[in-house]
Amino acid sequence: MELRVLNHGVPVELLESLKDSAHSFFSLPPEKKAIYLTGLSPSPLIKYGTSFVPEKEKALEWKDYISMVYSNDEDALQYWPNQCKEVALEYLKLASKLVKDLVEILMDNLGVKLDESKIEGLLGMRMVNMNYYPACPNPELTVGVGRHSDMGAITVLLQDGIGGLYVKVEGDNDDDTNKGEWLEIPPIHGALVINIGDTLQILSNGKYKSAEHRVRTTNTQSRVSVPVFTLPNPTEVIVPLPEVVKKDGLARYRQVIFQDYMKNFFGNAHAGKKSLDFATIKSA
Ligand SMILES: O=C(O)CCC(=O)C(=O)O
Ligand SMILES: [Fe+2]
Repeated sequence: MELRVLNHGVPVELLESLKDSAHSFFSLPPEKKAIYLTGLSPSPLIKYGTSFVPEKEKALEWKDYISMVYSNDEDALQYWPNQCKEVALEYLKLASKLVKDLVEILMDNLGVKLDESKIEGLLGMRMVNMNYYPACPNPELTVGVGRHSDMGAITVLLQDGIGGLYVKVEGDNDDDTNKGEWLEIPPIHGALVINIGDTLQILSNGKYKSAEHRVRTTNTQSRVSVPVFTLPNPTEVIVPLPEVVKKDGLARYRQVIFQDYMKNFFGNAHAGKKSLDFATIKSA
C-alpha cells in the first residue's frame, strides 16, 4: 500500500531545505563524507555508504546514502552531519507524528486499539536517510534501488522533482486489471509519499500490504530523496494481531523478533517482497 499525502503537517519550506541540504552533503569532497563510513563513523548511529548490501549484490545500486538513527536530540545535533542535522531532526519529528496518526487510523480500521507502550514498541526505532542518485550515463543498464518493500511500520518519503519512483500494483484479486504493473509515482510539489512496510503487513495478517517499490536512474540530473523510516524496537515481538487472526480464522505469519527480521532483511540483496518469506507461514 502506498499513498501520497499533501496535508501532512510538514511545512513545504522544510521539504525544500531538506533537498538542498541533501545536495550540500553529497557534494562534499569524498574525504569529508568518508568520515561517516562504517568503521570510521563517529557514532554507530550514522552511516554513509553506497548501494544496499554490496557484499551480496551481483550489481551495485546506483546510489549513495547517509543514514541517521535517532537516539536523542543531543546526539543528533552532535553527530549528524552539519549540512543537514537541524532540518533532518525537525523532519524526523514531524514525520513521526504523522506516522503515529496514520497508525492510529489504520488500527482503528481493523477494529484494534493499541496502547501507548505497544505503539512506542512498534515505532520506537526511527531514522532519516538521505539518498543520492548521481546522473547515470547508461540508465538502462542500472537501477537506482532494486525492487523491495521497506521492513518497518511506515516510511514517509520525500522525493525531489526528478521522478523515477515506481510502485507495484498489488491488487487483491487476480482479475484486477493492472495487478502486477509498475506505476510511476510522479513527484508532486509539497507532497510526501507514505509506504506501508512489512511490519504492518505481518501485524494486520496481510490486510495491509507492504508497498513494493523501486527507483530508476536517469542520465540528465542527479536525484535526491529523504525517507523517514519508523521501525519496531529490535526486541519487539512482531506477530499478527489476535483480533484480526480471530476474524480471519488463521494466522498467515509466525511470530518474529524484529531484530531477527532485520538481520535477515540486511542479509540479502533487494529481491521484491521475498523479505516477508522470513515470517510467512506456508500453507500446505
Ligand atoms: O528514492 C526513493 O524514492 C526511494 C528510496 C527507497 O525506497 C528507500 O530508501 O528505501
Ligand atoms: Fe524503500
